[in-house]
Amino acid sequence: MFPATDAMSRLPGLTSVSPSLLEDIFNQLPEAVVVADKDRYVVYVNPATQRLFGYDQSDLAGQRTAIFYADPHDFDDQGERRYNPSAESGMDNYRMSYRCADGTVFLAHTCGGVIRDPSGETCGYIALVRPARPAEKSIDTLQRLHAISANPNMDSDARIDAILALGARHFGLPVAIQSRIDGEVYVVEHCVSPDDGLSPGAGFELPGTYCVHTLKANRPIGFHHTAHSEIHNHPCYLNFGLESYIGSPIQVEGRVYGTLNFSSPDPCRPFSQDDLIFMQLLADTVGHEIHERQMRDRLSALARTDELTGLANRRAITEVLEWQVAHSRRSGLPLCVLSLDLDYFKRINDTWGHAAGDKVLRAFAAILLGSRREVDRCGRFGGEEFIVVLPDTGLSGGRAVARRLRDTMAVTPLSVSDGESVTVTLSAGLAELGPDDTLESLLHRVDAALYEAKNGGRDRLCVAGE
Ligand SMILES: Nc1nc2c(ncn2[C@@H]2O[C@H](COP(=O)(O)OP(=O)(O)OP(=O)(O)O)[C@@H](O)[C@H]2O)c(=O)[nH]1
Repeated sequence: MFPATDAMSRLPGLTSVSPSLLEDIFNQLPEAVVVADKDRYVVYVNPATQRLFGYDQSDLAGQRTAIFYADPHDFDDQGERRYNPSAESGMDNYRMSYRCADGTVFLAHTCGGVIRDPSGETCGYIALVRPARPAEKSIDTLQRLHAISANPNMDSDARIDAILALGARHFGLPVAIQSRIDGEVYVVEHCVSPDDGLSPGAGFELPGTYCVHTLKANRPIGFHHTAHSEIHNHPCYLNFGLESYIGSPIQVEGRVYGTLNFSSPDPCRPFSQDDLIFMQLLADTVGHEIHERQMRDRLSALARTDELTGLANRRAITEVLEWQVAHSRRSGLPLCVLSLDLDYFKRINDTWGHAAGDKVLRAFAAILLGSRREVDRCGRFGGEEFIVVLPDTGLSGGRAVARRLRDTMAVTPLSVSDGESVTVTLSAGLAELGPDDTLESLLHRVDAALYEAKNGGRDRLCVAGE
């Protein structure tokens, strides 16, 4: 670290201006002035910088300007945009989040850019930093929040991740979590943590988290220095050493879904009423995103489910088959497909009515679901035709499944009206994926086997190619 005059003389581009005059100006300026060399090492800071960031000259000796940034990505990003020898513009105005020596983060207006010598060569960089007023900081964060919510290229999960990063930046607290509460268990759904020490899916006992207080209060709350608070014996402090925390319940459709919270192993400044209001706003926005995600998931499940039986519909079971065919090709494991069709089903409709036919279809779907392995997938292909996908299964396994189903059907009366039941027989076609099969040819062979079973008198299994 050098006095301004020395520092300036190290930057040949400034020799035409009296360095001592510059030093006088910089010493008087209320804005922080940081001068860096071409490699972004700090060569000069004025007294306002030392006051604003809380560093002594000696702390900054040999440091790159990265020391000032709240987010290391911003240092890299600014290097690409402005602080590089080929940067086009001279001085530029922008807003940036910075970190002080004590860890507190603040938003500031910055005017900075490249210093060039008379020949136009870059010899260093300069930045003037003025902290934004609290209201400006809130407006900046609100603008960013709006940009996230309105971004059509992000899905709900990407938006929640971006909101976590935004909140962590706003509060200056590096750990951000969106949790779901399952009874007494706190499950991490989304998180940001500096050392990647936390990942989605991690579970904790709710009483061991600060969020238990947030949920009890049912509103945003914060602790800025746990060691000096009445909860210094809290298991979360004892286990994780988190000194500061701000969190809020997340409501989805009027019910508590989980929590949004930000925390740090370092103490921070006391939280203001505005912080708590802002916390609520973030939690409400996340709640809205979770609701969106749930609606999207419900819609997609509906689009893939057969309404009558609850089984996968034709589209969904075809997707399963596509995936399983590709998987079987890669793994070399066998794959069988079983096609099932209720015999003389039309008679049930004709005799007891369509509603009775529906009942029989639902009862058969329940039998199918009850008799499959965890990995097998069943679907209704249409009408009274059903498909069972049997991964990792050859023809003998497929035969066994068909036999079991036909045996169950033979001894299971299905109710068609009050006091009346029928037993229904099954025709079945079975095919194993062959080396030359495509999905279409496999389905075609299963279909032909089923047709053969029907033509051969029903109540039987026919295997493709036999
Ligand atoms: N209740 C009900 N009936 C359906 C549904 N979908 C298709 N069907 C009826 O299923 C019957 C199928 O008749 P067919 O194709 O002649 O078959 P089948 O009577 O079972 O005769 P085989 O298959 O040759 O043994 C038709 O009467 C369709 O109207 C449904 O969702 N609910």
